[in-house]
Amino acid sequence: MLTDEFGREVTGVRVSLTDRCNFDCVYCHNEGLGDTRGPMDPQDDEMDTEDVVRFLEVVAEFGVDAVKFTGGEPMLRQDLEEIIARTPDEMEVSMTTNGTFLPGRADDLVDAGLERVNVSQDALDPDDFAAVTKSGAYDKVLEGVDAALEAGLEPVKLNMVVFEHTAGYVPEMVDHVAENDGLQLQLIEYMPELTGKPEWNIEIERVHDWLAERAVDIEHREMHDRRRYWVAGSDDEGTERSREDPGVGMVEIVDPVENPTFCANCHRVRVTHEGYLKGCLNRNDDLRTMGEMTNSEIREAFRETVENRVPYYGEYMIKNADGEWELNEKYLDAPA
Ligand SMILES: Nc1nc2c(ncn2[C@@H]2O[C@H](COP(=O)(O)OP(=O)(O)OP(=O)(O)O)[C@@H](O)[C@H]2O)c(=O)[nH]1
Ligand SMILES: C[S@@+](CC[C@H](N)C(=O)[O-])C[C@H]1O[C@@H](n2cnc3c(N)ncnc32)[C@H](O)[C@@H]1O
Ligand code: SF4
Ligand code: SF4
Repeated sequence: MLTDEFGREVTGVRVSLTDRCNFDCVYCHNEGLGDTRGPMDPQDDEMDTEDVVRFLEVVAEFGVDAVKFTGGEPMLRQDLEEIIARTPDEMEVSMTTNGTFLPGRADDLVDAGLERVNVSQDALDPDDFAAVTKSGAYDKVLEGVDAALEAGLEPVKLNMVVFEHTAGYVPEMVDHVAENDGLQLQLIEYMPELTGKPEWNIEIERVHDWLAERAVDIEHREMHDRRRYWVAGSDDEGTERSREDPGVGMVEIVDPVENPTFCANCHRVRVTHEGYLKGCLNRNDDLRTMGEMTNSEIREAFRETVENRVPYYGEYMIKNADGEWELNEKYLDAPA
C-alpha cells in the first residue's frame, strides 16, 4: 500500500471514463474537469479499454482494492461491461451514474462484476428535476433505479447535490428513502470551487443539525469521516425506532467544502478520461501523465502522484489571519 507524506494510504481509485454526458446539470464539476457539453459520440482522447484495464492491474499491485467508475456519464462507454469484467478480482467495483442507461443494462453490469451503484437524483418532481439537470429524462432515472434494485445492486445510493435550488427538497427525499426499501440517500454539499457561483452555497451544518434531531442512530464513516444518519419517515416521527426497522432510511452527508477533516481522511487518487493522474478533485494543476501507459510508466506516475498528494483544506489551502482560505505559499512554486 502506498502512503502519502500526510499518512494517507491510497486504497482506492476513481476513474473518469469520459467527460461526455447526456445531461447538463447546472452545478456539474465534471470531477474537476469543467464542461461536459459537446458531442456525445466516442472521442479519441478517451483512454481505451486496454489502457483502463492495464491501469487497474498495475494499481492492484499496490494494494488498491476499490475502483469507482465515474465521468461525465460512464454508461456512455459501450465497453463498460468489458472493463468491469476485466477489473482485477480483488477490487470492489462501484459506479456513479445519472441512471438513464441502467434500464436494459443493469443485469449485464452485475454479471460483469459491478457491486454498487450511486444514482444521481436531485428531486422527486419531473419539473424540478428538469430545472437542475436540463434534462427531461426523469422517468428514465426512476426506471434506472428500479433496474439496479432488480439486478441485485441493493442498496442503491441516491446522490443529491444540496444547493440553493434543491435545499427545499431534502425533507421529501429523506422520506423517499425511509419509505422505500433498498434506497439510501447521499446529500452532497455543493462544491463551488470548480463551478463558480458561490452564491448557490447553503450551510450544510443546518442539514446536519436537522438530521441529528430526527435521527434514531448516527455513525461516523472512516472514509472522509463522513456522518451517517438513520432517520424515520415523517409519518413515523416520534415513534421508538431502530436503524433496522422498516420505515427508517440511511442518509449520508458528503461535506468536503472547507473541511480539513474530510481531506485528512481522503484515500483516493483520480484518473481523468484522458489518462492523467490527479491527486485531488479540487486541483487541476497536479495532473500527471502516464505517458504511453506501459506498466512501468503507470507504476512510476502512480508512485509520484501519491508522493506529491496534499490534503486540500488545511494544507494546500490554509486560513489567513482574517480567517479566509488562501493558497499555502509553500506550494506556490511546488512541482505537481
Ligand atoms: N472534494 C471531494 N469531493 C468528493 C470526494 N468524494 C466524493 N466527493 C463528492 O461526492 C460526489 C459523489 O461521490 P460518489 O462518486 O457518488 O461516490 P462516493 O460517495 O464518494 O463513494 P461511495 O460512498 O464509495 O459510493 C463526488 O462527485 C464529489 O462531488 C472527495 O474525495 N473530495
Ligand atoms: C460528475 S458526476 C459523474 C457521474 C454521473 N454523471 C452522475 O451524475 O452521477 C458525479 C457526482 O458529482 C456530483 N456533482 C457534480 N457537480 C457537483 C458540485 N459542483 N458539487 C457537488 N457535487 C457535484 C453529481 O451530483 C454526481 O453525483
Ligand atoms: S449527469 Fe453527472 S456528469 Fe452529467 S452533467 Fe450531471 S453531474 Fe455532470
Ligand atoms: S484532498 Fe480533499 S478536496 Fe482533495 S480530493 Fe481529497 S477530500 Fe477532496
